[in-house]
Amino acid sequence: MIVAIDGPSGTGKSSTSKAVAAQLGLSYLDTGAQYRAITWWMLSNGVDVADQEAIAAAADKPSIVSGTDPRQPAISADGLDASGPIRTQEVTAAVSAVSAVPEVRARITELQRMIAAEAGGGIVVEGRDIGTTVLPGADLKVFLTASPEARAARRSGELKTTAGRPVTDLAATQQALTARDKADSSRKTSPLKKADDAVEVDTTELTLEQVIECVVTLVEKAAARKAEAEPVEEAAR
Ligand SMILES: Nc1ncnc2c1ncn2[C@@H]1O[C@H](COP(=O)(O)OP(=O)(O)O)[C@@H](O)[C@H]1O
Ligand SMILES: Nc1ccn([C@@H]2O[C@H](COP(=O)(O)OP(=O)(O)O)[C@@H](O)[C@H]2O)c(=O)n1
Repeated sequence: MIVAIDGPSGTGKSSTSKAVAAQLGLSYLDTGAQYRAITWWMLSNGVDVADQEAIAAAADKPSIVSGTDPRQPAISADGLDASGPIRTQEVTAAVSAVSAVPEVRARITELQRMIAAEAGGGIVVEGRDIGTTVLPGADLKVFLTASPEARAARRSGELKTTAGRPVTDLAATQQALTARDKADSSRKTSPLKKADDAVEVDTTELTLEQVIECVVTLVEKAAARKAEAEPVEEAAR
């Protein structure tokens, strides 16, 4: 069972994907964390992230390793734990430029397909281009959306909780989100886009629990469809 969950920032992809995977006993992959980890590695290793050629030349250098346990997501770059540093504003500000470079996308996409192929019991993979490019044959594709106001309020609430005090105002958070959405949706290689066969869920007025319940139901229905289809395929052989 392969589940692809895509959508812009703050729509609830990570929280929903982790909870759905944990509830259904599936593996979990945060592809945004991989793009953030390669960005962090470049920033830490003197690669000029304003220079596309420099990014392309360095794309193959770091070893990026992702854990796939939804209860303990892990990410490292060259053996160093990247889970803290990838959430800094410095990385957030640079990640769209790094992830737009085709050599970076080719490298990370190959890694994602390997991880999905190795996840025996099934996997929930979340990102921007999973349903369209990375795993177009996924058994279920979900595209999460929410109003820019709701997304900014969620992100801003998160920043305050993490630091214990407000680090950015709501308007600045919304502006940064909108800029990242624009960059991610307009890049040439594999832009953020709903797959034609994805189920769109607008989470603006839903609680996180309601979104999780909705996606669990969608996964169960997709699993039932798959189970029904497989004996027919077997018989046809
Ligand atoms: N439906 C929802 N209602 C309210 N808050 C939510 C909802 N979904 C997610 N959140 C909160 O919003 C923040 C961003 O969610 P996250 O799952 O990280 O989104 P994404 O991965 O799409 O960027 C988190 O703090 C999360 O708890
Ligand atoms: N499949 C993916 C996932 C993330 N990304 C890039 O990585 C960035 C960070 O992704 P993320 O999922 O951690 O972002 P948030 O939604 O958590 O803010 C995005 O803004 C994209 O630029 C991508 O290009 N393709």
